[in-house]
Amino acid sequence: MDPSRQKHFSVVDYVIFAVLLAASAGIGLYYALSGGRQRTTQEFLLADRSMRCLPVSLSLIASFQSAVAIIGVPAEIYTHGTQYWFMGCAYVLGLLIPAHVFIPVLYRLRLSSAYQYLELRFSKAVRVCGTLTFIFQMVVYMGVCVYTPAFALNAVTGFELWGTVLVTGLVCTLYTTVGGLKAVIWTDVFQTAVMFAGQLAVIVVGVQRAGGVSEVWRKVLEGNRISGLDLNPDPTERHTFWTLGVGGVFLMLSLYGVNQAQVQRYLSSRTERDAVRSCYMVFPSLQLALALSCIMGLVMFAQYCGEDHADKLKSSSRDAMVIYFVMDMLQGLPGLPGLFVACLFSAALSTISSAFNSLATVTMEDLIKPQFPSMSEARATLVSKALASSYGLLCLAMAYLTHLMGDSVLQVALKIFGMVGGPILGVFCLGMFFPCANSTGAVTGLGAGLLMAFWVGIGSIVTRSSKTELLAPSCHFVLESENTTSALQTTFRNITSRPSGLRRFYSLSYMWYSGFSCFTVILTGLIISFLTGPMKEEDVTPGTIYPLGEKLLCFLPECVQKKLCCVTQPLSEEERLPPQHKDCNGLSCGHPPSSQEETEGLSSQPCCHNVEQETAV
Ligand SMILES: O=C(O)CCCC[C@@H]1SC[C@@H]2NC(=O)N[C@@H]21
Ligand code: NA
Repeated sequence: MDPSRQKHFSVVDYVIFAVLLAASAGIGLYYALSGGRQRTTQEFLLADRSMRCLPVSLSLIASFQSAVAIIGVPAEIYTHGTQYWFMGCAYVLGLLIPAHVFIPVLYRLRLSSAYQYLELRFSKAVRVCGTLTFIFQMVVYMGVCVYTPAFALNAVTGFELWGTVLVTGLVCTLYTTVGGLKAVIWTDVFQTAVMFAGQLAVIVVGVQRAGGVSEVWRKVLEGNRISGLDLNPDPTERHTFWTLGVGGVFLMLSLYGVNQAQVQRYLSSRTERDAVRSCYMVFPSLQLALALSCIMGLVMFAQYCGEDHADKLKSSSRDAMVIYFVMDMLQGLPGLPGLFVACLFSAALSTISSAFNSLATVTMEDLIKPQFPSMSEARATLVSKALASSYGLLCLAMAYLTHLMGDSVLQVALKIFGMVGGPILGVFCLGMFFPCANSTGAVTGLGAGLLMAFWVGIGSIVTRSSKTELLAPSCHFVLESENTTSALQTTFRNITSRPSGLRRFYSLSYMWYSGFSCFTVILTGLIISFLTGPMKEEDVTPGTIYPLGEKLLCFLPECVQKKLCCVTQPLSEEERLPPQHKDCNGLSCGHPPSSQEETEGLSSQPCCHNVEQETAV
């Protein structure tokens, strides 16, 4: 962008941005100097299991609502229309299943890391593989989250790119390292509020500038940006109701069901009921966040595609265009550009801090403590802090890698979740729903899932065969860089010549990566388990099975259920207690379950002797 056009910030904008960073650092320092002063891993990694559902629910949203969504979703709506909004349909099952399947199992096992479950259910090898896969996923994702706001701002406002990345990374590393999970959760609460405020400000000013709601609605209809319900069953169609509403459920389960960052928040809740309730509370806020970013895309469309503003954009990146739009709208309103920049960095910081903290947790709990069981509490906490800061530096390096990735940041992030989060989800489903699955099957399944996911993911990047619908005729961009034009031409060619065989496989919508890789893990895992001798039910650790059979077959008469080994005889008193499993990894297993938890106790027997599963909300 030539300097004359660059949008400049007024002093008050910089002040607002600085206040955001200072407030975040301040919250971190507060929790470093208060409470237990972060002296135990129980406090540093799990906030003493004392959190209530409001902060937990806001932190659950903030963890996976980064600048990628703030910038990427409006760019998506602007370019392709409102089809992406159907992702909201995936939030229903995407949050109900975690609330009633994953949380009850994981919470009652009193874990400190989600991957401890894999050792309890399978073996240490499965746990290590799951942990390493998670680390890979979050490190790459963190890179995208750090890079996105800095790159977008630099492209439009000349904001110093790497200086911003450095400052953001350091502030985030600081408060995460000194303040632990309590600081991360409370900064998430503050940052989520800033996120919503920033997006709302842009929408209010944008609608007013675009001539009011009716004017915006007219232009958006004229530019056919309101997508209807696309029920096309073709799995290579990038965004349809099926890819978003159904494929999106697997994406949500991989994030809100089994991702360590979210599981850690469930485990930090005071009671299981609080954890379930916080999962429910995520739903309205997530819908609001989705609506705000979609509406922002529509307002941006009304503002540019109606008039000839489009030719002013000299950038081929749709993501940078969102920042251009915001700076254009908020220009001349001192403080608002600063508010939006604060919103962008709040989104980034809240996600990166969650990633740091969860990475430090799993590295400590799943990789280090099992090797050094006699490590003292003080030393373990120190190592956890060192890990949080070293992951901070690694994330800056990953930001540079994102620089090379190209593509729209939203697509990059969703592909990462699909390719890596999907297989992890598959291993947990294999463990929870199939008592016969053994650890050989789990490891092989995970490998097969990752292999298939990377095959299709990399294949789609290499052959660029993933179809991308083009702009509606009413909106012609002057795309400067010739490589974009040639990409458009090749895409036109692809659309005309329908891909077949392997090319069709590569053009699978990236929204199916989660579901596809998850099923690959389960199928492979079951086949290998049967080939290598399925696990006997009595060998399965109590409390690690979710009696899917009973739940799905509960409509059958009791006698049939008995035949299908899903009898529901009441458990004796000692069976009702959640199992005090062997390896707490030195981490005290927390306070003994409260009487309330005992009443909710998940049966400690596998499917056949199960009793009330209902987690009363
Ligand atoms: O915002 C990001 O950092 C990643 C993109 C969104 C990730 C998924 S999409 C479904 C769910 N809704 C969100 O706001 N985030 C997650
Ligand atoms: Na965030």
